[in-house]
Amino acid sequence: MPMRSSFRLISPPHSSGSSDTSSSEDSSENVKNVVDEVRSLAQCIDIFENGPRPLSESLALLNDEEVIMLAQCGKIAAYSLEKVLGMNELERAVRIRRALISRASSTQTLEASDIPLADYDYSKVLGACCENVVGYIPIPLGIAGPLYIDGTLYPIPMATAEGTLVASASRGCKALNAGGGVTTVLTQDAMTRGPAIDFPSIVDAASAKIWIDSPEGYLTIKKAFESTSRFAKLKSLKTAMAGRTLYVRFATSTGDAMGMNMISKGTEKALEVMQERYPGMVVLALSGNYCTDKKPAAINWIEGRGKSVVAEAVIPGHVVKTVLKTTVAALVNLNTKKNLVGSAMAGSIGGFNAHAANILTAIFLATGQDPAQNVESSMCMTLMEAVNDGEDLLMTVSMPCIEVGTVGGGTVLGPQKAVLEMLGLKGAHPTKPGQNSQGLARLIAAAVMAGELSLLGALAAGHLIRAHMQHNRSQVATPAVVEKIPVTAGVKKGAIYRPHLVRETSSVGVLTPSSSTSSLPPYTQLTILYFYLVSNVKCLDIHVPSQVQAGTATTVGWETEKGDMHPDNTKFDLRFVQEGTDIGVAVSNIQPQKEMHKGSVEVTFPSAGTFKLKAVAGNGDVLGSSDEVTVTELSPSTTSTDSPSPTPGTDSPSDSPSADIPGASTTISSTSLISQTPSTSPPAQSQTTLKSSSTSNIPAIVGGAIGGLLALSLLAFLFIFLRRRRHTIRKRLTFHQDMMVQRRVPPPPSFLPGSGSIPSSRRGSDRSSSTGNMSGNGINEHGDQVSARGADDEDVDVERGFGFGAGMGPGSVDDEGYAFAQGRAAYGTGHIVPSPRGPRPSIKHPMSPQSRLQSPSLSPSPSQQQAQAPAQAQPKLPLRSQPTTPLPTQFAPQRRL
Ligand SMILES: CC(C)(COP(=O)([O-])OP(=O)([O-])OC[C@H]1O[C@@H](n2cnc3c(N)ncnc32)[C@H](O)[C@@H]1OP(=O)([O-])[O-])[C@@H](O)C(=O)NCCC(=O)NCCSC(=O)C[C@@](C)(O)CC(=O)[O-]
Ligand SMILES: NC(=O)C1=CN([C@@H]2O[C@H](COP(=O)(O)OP(=O)(O)OC[C@H]3O[C@@H](n4cnc5c(N)ncnc54)[C@H](OP(=O)(O)O)[C@@H]3O)[C@@H](O)[C@H]2O)C=CC1
Repeated sequence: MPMRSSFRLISPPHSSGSSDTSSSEDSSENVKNVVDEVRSLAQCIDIFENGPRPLSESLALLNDEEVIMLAQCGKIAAYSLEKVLGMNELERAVRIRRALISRASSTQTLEASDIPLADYDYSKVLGACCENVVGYIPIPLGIAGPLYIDGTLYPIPMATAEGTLVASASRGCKALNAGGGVTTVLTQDAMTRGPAIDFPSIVDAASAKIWIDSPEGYLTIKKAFESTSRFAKLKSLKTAMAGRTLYVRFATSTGDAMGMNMISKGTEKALEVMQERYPGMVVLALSGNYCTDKKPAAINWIEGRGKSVVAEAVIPGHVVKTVLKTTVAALVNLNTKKNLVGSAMAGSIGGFNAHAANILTAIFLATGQDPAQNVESSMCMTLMEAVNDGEDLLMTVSMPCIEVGTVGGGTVLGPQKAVLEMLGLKGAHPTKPGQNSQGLARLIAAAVMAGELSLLGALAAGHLIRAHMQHNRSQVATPAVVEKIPVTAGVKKGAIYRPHLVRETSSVGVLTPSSSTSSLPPYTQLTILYFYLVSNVKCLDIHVPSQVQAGTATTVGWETEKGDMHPDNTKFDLRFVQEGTDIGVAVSNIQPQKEMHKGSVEVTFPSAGTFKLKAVAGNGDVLGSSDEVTVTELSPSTTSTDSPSPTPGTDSPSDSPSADIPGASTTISSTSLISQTPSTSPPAQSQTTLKSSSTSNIPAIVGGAIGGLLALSLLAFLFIFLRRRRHTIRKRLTFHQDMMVQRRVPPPPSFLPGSGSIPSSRRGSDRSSSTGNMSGNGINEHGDQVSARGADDEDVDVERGFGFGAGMGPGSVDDEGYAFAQGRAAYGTGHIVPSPRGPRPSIKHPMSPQSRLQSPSLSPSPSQQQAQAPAQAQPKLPLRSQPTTPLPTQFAPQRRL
C-alpha cells in the first residue's frame, strides 16, 4: 500500500536535458502516477534494485522523497547521487543531498535555507571543483577602478564581503591613474613542488642530491617531468637534506595554469624515474612542505613561487593631497614605520604591506583562483619614497609569489570565467601559453598597489574607522545576544521580583575587584581594592530615634559626611534592611538641594523587629546606613490602621514604593531609584552581595587601616631609598674621578653657591670652559655636596660631570642642560666613559618633522649632504615611471596584458 507522505513532494525529475528515449517517457508516465505518494521502502527498494537498468532510469521512477528514503536506509551514498541519478539530474542530486544532510542535522535548517541551489551549472563543478555539493555561496562582486596597468585600462573585479574594500581600491586607482598608471615587471614564473624522500642513510641521500644537482641528473628528471604535460617546463631543482631525508624543490613554468596539479603530476613521474636509480629511496610524500603550498614560508618569500611581479607608480603630490587627503611625507613615514618597521617588529615574513591580502583574495575569489593560496600569494613589500624634491610619491609593490591561473581549477566555473573574459584573460592564451595568467598576476599586483595606497592614505589621515562605519557597518546594528534570565528554582511567575537585590549585584562599581579586576596582577588588585574601600567609605549618616514604633511615622535624619557628595550620588533612596537583607524601599528619591548637607524624612517601619536603614544612590552605591534600631509593636491605641509593608522594588508601576508605604515621605517622588534599572542577574546571587554591602562601614575601616599602613610603608621606603641613593652617588662620583675619567680641563677649585646666573642663551651643546657663573648650589670636584643639591636625583649622571645641580634656578630644560654640559667640559669631554650602571640613554625631546627641518642642529652632516647632492641634482621623475634600461623580453613591461 502506498503511504501518504507528510513531506512536501518534490516534482518528479526529467527537467530540461533529460534523454528522449522511450524508456524515460515510460518512466515519466510511471512517475506521474506516484507524484503525490511515497511508496513503502520495500517497493522503492524493489524498483531501485530490480527496476529498469541502468540505475539512473530506475531512480527516475522514484520521486525525491523515495530517493531520500533509499539514501537514508543506506542504499545510496549521499555523495554519489550525481553518479546514480545521471548527468542530466545534477540539480536533483544536489536537492536530494541537501534534504538528506538537513534532516540528519541537529538544526534541520539547510533544506529550506537561503543557500541558493537552482540556476547553477553543476556540470562544471562535478569532478573539478567541489564534492558533496548542496548549493553555492554567492559573494558580492564589485568592480574597482578602472586602473591603467602597463598602458591599458582594466576594471578590477573584487568578490568580497568587506565593505570599503572596493571603494578603497577605487580611490587608489584614481590616484594611480592621475600619475599615469602602474608599470609592472614579471621577474619569474615558476610554480614549485617539494617532495620529501627518505634514503637508507645520509650517504645515500647525499649521493642522490649530488646526482640531482648534476647536469645529467637534472636532464633526466626534466625529461621525465616534462613528459607529463604540454605546458609544464622544469626550470630548476633545489635540494636540501635533513638527516637522511632529501627534499627536492621542483620549480616549473605551468603555462596559463596555476599549475599545482600539473607540477604534482610531473614530480610524481620524475620520482618514478629516480626510484629506478635509487631503489632504496622511499617517497614519503609528494609534498614535503618544501614547496611550500598554502602555508607561510620564508623560502617562498626569498625564492618566489608562481609569478613574481614588481609594480611601480609615481603619484603627483597634489593628487596625494586631494584624493588621498594626506601628504607625501606622511605616507612615506607611515609606510616605513608601519609596513617595514612595524612588520619587522612583528617578525613578519613577507608581510611588509598593509593589506595586500584584502585585494588579492577578492580578485582570487572573483577569478576562480584557489583561495587558500592567498597565504603566500599575499606576500608583498610596499615601498614608498618622496621624489621630485619631495613633491611626488614613488611607490612600488614587490610580490614574489602570485599563484594564479586562467585555466583549470575554479576558472572553469561560469561566473569566474566570465570575469576573466571581461579582463581579456580567459583561458589559455592563443599564441603565448602563460601570458594570460601572467597578465592576471600583473593586474593583481597593480590592484594591490591601489589598495595599499588608499588604506595607507586613510590611516595617515585617520579616516579608517570613519570609512568602515560608512561602508562596512551602515546596516542596522548587529543585535547583541539576548541573555536569558535563568529561572531559579522556587521563583515563580508572579512571585516577588526584587530588582533591588539584583541591582546590588550588578551595580557594584567598576572597580569591584571581583567583577572587573580579576585578570589584573595581585598588586594592582590590592591597590584597586584599597581605593575601592576608601572611596566607598560611608558618606552619609542616618540618624534614627532610639524609640521607634512600627506603623508610626518616624522622623529620620540624614547628613552627608564628606561635604558635597558625588553628583551621581546626590539622589538617594532609604531602604529597610533586616538581618542583612534588603526588604524594600522606605523612602525613595531623596534629593538634597544644593548646599544642603542634611535633612530629614518621615519613615514608617512596617513591623516590629531589628532594622537598619540604608541609603542607596541611583547607581546602586550604598552611601551609608544607620545603626541598628529596634522597632517595637505599635501600642494598642494606635494599631487601628494596617501596618504598611515595605515595597519590594519592582518595575511595575502598580508596585511603586509610595503606593506600598503611604506616608513614608510626603515630599519625595514615588519611583525608587533602584527599581528603575532592572538587571538580568539571577536573584539568588544577590543575597550574598547584599549582606556584604550592608556592612559597608567595615570595609571603610579596613580600607582606612590598610591605606594608612600603606602610606606609612611608602614613606619609610622613600626615606631609606633616598638615603641609600645619596650614599651610592657619592661613591660613584669618587670612583669615576679616580678610576675612569681623564681630565682635559683642570677643574675649578669648587663651585661656589650663588655666584651668578645661567645665561639662558647658552645651550647644552656649548661645552666651553666657563663654569663660574652658575646660580644655585652644587657639588665640588670631589663629589662632595657643597650645599643643598639642586637637581632632582633622577638627573644626576656621572658622565654629565660633577658640576651638576647648578642649573636649578628657573628649572628650565636649557638651564639644566647647560649646567650638565659645563660639567662635561670640565671633567671628561671627548671620553667615552663606561658607567658602572651601564649606558644611559640621553633624554631627547621629540621634535615635530617641521621643527626638525628648521632646527639647525639637525641639518644634514657633510657626509649626508654629499649623499644627498646627487639626488637633488636628479631631473624630475616622470609621473609614470619608465624603465631606464631596456629589460630582457621576459621582464619587459607589458603594454597589453
Ligand atoms: C572609503 C574611502 C575610499 C573614502 O575615501 P574619501 O577620500 O573620503 O572618498 P571620496 O568620497 O573623496 O572619493 C575618492 C574616491 O574614492 C573612490 N570611492 C569613494 N567612495 C566610493 C564608493 N562608495 N564606491 C566606489 N568608489 C568609491 C572613488 O574613486 C572616489 O573618486 P570619485 O570617483 O568620486 O572621483 C577611504 O576612506 C578609504 O579608502 N579608506 C580605507 C579603507 C580600507 O582600505 N579598508 C581596507 C580594509 S582594512 C583591513 O581589513 C586591513 C587592516 C587595516 O587591518 C590592515 C592593517 O593592519 O593595516
Ligand atoms: N594537486 C595538488 O597538490 C594541488 C591542487 N590544487 C588544485 O589544482 C587545481 C589547479 O591545477 P592546475 O594544474 O593549475 O590545473 P589543471 O589540473 O586543470 O591542469 C591544467 C590543464 O589545462 C591544460 N591546459 C590547456 N591549455 C593550457 C595552457 N595554456 N596552460 C596550461 N595548461 C593548459 C593542461 O594541459 P596538460 O595536460 O598538457 O598539462 C592541463 O591538463 C586547482 O583546482 C587547485 O585548487 C591546488 C593545490 C595543490
